[in-house]
Amino acid sequence: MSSNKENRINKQVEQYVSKLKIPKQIDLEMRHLVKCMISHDAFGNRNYKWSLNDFELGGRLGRGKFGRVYIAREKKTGFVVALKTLFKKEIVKGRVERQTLREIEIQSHLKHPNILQMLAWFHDSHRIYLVLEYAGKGELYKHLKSSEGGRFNEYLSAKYVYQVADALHYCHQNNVIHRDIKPENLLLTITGDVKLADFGWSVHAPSLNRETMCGTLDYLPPEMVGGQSYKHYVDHWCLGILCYEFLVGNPPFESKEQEETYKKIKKGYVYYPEYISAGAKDLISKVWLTHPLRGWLVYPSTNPNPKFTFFKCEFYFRNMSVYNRKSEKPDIMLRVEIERKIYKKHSKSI
Ligand SMILES: Nc1ncnc2c1ncn2[C@@H]1O[C@H](COP(=O)(O)OP(=O)(O)OP(=O)(O)O)[C@@H](O)[C@H]1O
Repeated sequence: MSSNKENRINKQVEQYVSKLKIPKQIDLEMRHLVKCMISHDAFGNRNYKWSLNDFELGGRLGRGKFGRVYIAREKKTGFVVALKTLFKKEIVKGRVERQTLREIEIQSHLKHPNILQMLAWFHDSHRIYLVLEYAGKGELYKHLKSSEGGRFNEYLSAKYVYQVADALHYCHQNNVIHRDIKPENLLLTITGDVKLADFGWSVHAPSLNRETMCGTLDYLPPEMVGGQSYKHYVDHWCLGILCYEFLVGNPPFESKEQEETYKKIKKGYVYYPEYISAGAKDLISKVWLTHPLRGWLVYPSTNPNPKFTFFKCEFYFRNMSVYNRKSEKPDIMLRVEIERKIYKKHSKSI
């Protein structure tokens, strides 16, 4: 490498590193990694053609419907990633071509600390390869099932719900609705932080109301069950279900028969076990409160002076509902307002 190029790279490394808060113990390693990254031909080059030759493949992390996921290392930088391979034949057979393209398109554009980042993607004649951020502790669902009583304590639930809410807030600001929030679609990093994954059902919907029924039975919101159109509020509904499942161990409307689940969702009856604290009930009901069809489902706020383990979430949701109200009025309110205006105008002209 010429000394000019070397100097330029060293300068870039300093600039890059100065923005990060790197613990002293790993300072040298991080500088080395950043230097390798900056020297890589793909750095700042969107047209770089990634291929399987760029990666060393390790063990299998898991298996999905259409392919497998491996731990892998990018050869030049040593950067560890998860490489998801999808078989083209299987995708065509399962008629999910559009869904797969959408997943790639949406996930590769989202950048948020609690969203699993798609770093790159490429394909060969048989397979599509997704280069994903590695989430060292795997599926959150497994942790839920193996924890005491099959549920999380309030502290952990609050932390996870807050992180998912933050990721969803970012998605909604970017007009993306996830539509399949559940513990199986959340991964955990080595530091125990949530990464929202699996954007297979997600949609980029700048203004349209949506009608496709999708997601997972126990998490379906009432407007989907009723075949009505819906908006990003469906993710809020699922967040309420998620919070309940974290605390109780299973979703609130779960039943043996599908029809029974539908009925329960439509009725909106929720049973809270005794060990659920008033603060937690309050929070779950507030999540539902931001869901326009479910104002009446609100559990009465029993806690006049709440001591919040859920404080962060609570604060977050307060902001979230303000955001909703500012940016978008629920349809019914809008209609009432329009009708009032029409009536006023009409009565003047009489
Ligand atoms: N980025 C990742 N980091 C660590 N493990 C992962 C990562 N992505 C996937 N895995 C593991 O691989 C498994 C399979 O993941 P994949 O996304 O292919 O399938 P899935 O979402 O479980 O199923 P489906 O095919 O229905 O989407 C996951 O359950 C998880 O354990």
